[in-house]
Amino acid sequence: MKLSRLIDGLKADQRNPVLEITGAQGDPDVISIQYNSRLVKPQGLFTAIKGNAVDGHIFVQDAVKKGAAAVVTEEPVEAPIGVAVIRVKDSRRALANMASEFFGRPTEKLKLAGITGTNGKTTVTYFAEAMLGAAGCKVGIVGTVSSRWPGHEKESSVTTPESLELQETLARMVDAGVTHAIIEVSSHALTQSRPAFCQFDAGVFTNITQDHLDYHKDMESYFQAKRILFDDLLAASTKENKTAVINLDDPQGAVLCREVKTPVLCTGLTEGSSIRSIDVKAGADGLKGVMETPAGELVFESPAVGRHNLYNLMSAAGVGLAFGLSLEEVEMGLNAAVNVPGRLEKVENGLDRHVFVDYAHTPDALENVLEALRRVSKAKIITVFGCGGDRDKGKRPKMGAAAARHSDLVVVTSDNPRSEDPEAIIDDILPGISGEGAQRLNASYCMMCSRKSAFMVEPDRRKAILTAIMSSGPGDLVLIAGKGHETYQIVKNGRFAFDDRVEARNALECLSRNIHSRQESPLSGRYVCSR
Ligand SMILES: CC(=O)N[C@H]1[C@@H](OP(=O)(O)OP(=O)(O)OC[C@H]2O[C@@H](n3ccc(=O)[nH]c3=O)[C@H](O)[C@@H]2O)O[C@H](CO)[C@@H](O)[C@@H]1O[C@H](C)C(=O)N[C@@H](C)C(=O)N[C@H](CCC(=O)O)C(=O)O
Ligand SMILES: Nc1ncnc2c1ncn2[C@@H]1O[C@H](COP(=O)(O)OP(=O)(O)OP(=O)(O)O)[C@@H](O)[C@H]1O
Ligand SMILES: N[C@H](CCC[C@H](N)C(=O)O)C(=O)O
Ligand SMILES: [Mg+2]
Repeated sequence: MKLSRLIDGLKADQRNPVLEITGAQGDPDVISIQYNSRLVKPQGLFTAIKGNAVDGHIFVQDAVKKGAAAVVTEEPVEAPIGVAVIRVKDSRRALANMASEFFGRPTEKLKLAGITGTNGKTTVTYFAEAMLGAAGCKVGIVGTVSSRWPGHEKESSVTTPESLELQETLARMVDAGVTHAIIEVSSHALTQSRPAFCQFDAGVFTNITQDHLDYHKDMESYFQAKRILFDDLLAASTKENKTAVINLDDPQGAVLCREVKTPVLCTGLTEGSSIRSIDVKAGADGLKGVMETPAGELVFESPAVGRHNLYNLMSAAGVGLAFGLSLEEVEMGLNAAVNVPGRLEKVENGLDRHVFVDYAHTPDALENVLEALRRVSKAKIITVFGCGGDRDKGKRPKMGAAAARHSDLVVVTSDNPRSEDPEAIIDDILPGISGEGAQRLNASYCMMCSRKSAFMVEPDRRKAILTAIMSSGPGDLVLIAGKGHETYQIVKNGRFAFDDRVEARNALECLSRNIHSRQESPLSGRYVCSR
């Protein structure tokens, strides 16, 4: 693509003025765009981004050496004549602008929904994907688990990719004949303009509770980041019939319902919600009830467990209606069984243990998922969880408190410690647990015979899962929370293969051998119990 075409696009963005262009000679063909100097190719364009860890401007000379025909910067930089230096106010926004143009403005050719909120985004994408697919749409998804469309799936490394990868993926969807795309839009992404220049038809807000305060600092800034989807992106979208789907039962959602300028479908149990669930029964076999919608009333009977999933179903119904599905298509979609990887995913076994792997990694998620399990089971609940390193420290004791409040036994362990010391993360969790009055057990104690609400510490996640399962009795429930679909663990020395579901299956096999042959537990026989 001619450089002049990218520059024209940049000049057309009044929010991000082009401050200066120097060094240009002629109008070169730009054959690729990069924001990572290591990937620059001859005739490429390098965008220098001031990041959290490093300032990309220091790599401009590297990019030039690799043959960059142009660089986009925020600061004046030295470059040989013939390399165009385009200085802008905000290089990340410029990157999104150029990426959209370079890949042929894919979002103008798709129906597009963006989903934001602390919890529920991934789940809503799966529910809506199934609903739209059953209605005959060809659906593409970008989110935490993967980016995918029929015949293609690629595991994700972040929830919302940088604009360059996002626009490229959306362009590939267009080429593959995708008609409807749904993207999870994280607050980091919104702050960093990753989804800028996407033309949205719908925006969804699930809820906002504590997470990511390491990055956003306070809840107000976190909320302001989420609002960008509605106040900025949806408002600026050129699509007709734009719709915001907003959870009215969430206090900040109620603020959005009042203030968002785009027509709103508000969801909730509150009277006056445009999509409202009534006569709801939440049981072990799922959710049943009636949903009132602007298109009429429907009856739903979904296998999804837990009241939090009722909200996810209403958000998915909102996406369906915003995309113009009929009431019947929405009803059929809501009643389908949808497996969301790592979200209350059951680990089957023949030992009468109810083992679930779930992605709860915030206080609210843990509270919701444990409440759901408590409602449907009178058995003992054993929860295994830890907290991610290099992430919001404030949520650690709160997750501890939520786990202790709803569990008979908590096994505190590691999640992805990243650069942090696993023991130090656990030390941040424990005050929340002991604050709930839980009793600390040492390794030689039979935990399931202890009084209600006990905890123990096992930093090795594999052993923690084994401990929980070996400690369970017939009928008991084991929740392994925090890592869900993840197939790795990130520690100081790198990233290792690790999958809670595989670990749970291995631990169940061990329990089976233990039950059937009375072999000693691999955990030094600590859990021998007469029950
Ligand atoms: C905190 C955060 O958002 N970090 C993201 C951010 O990095 P950054 O802006 O700090 O970039 P940086 O590392 O300082 O580098 C600055 C620039 O120098 C460039 N560089 C660097 C080295 C070099 O040799 N040459 C070079 O050109 C880099 O490519 C970059 O353009 O921009 C990068 C490019 O898009 C992301 O990969 C990176 O995600 C990291 C891996 C990350 O962990 N992100 C998480 C926190 C995240 O984004 N999470 C959200 C929310 C999750 C959820 O709740 O669902 C997500 O959407 O996944
Ligand atoms: N609507 C909801 N309200 C509260 N908690 C929820 C809701 N939906 C799911 N959860 C809980 O949050 C966890 C994460 O759900 P999900 O992956 O759908 O959210 P997400 O917003 O995509 O998260 P992430 O930001 O990490 O990608 C689930 O495993 C469950 O424990
Ligand atoms: N997208 C979230 C995922 C957290 C998952 C949890 N397993 C952790 O590592 O903290 C984040 O990056 O904060
Ligand atoms: Mg997600």
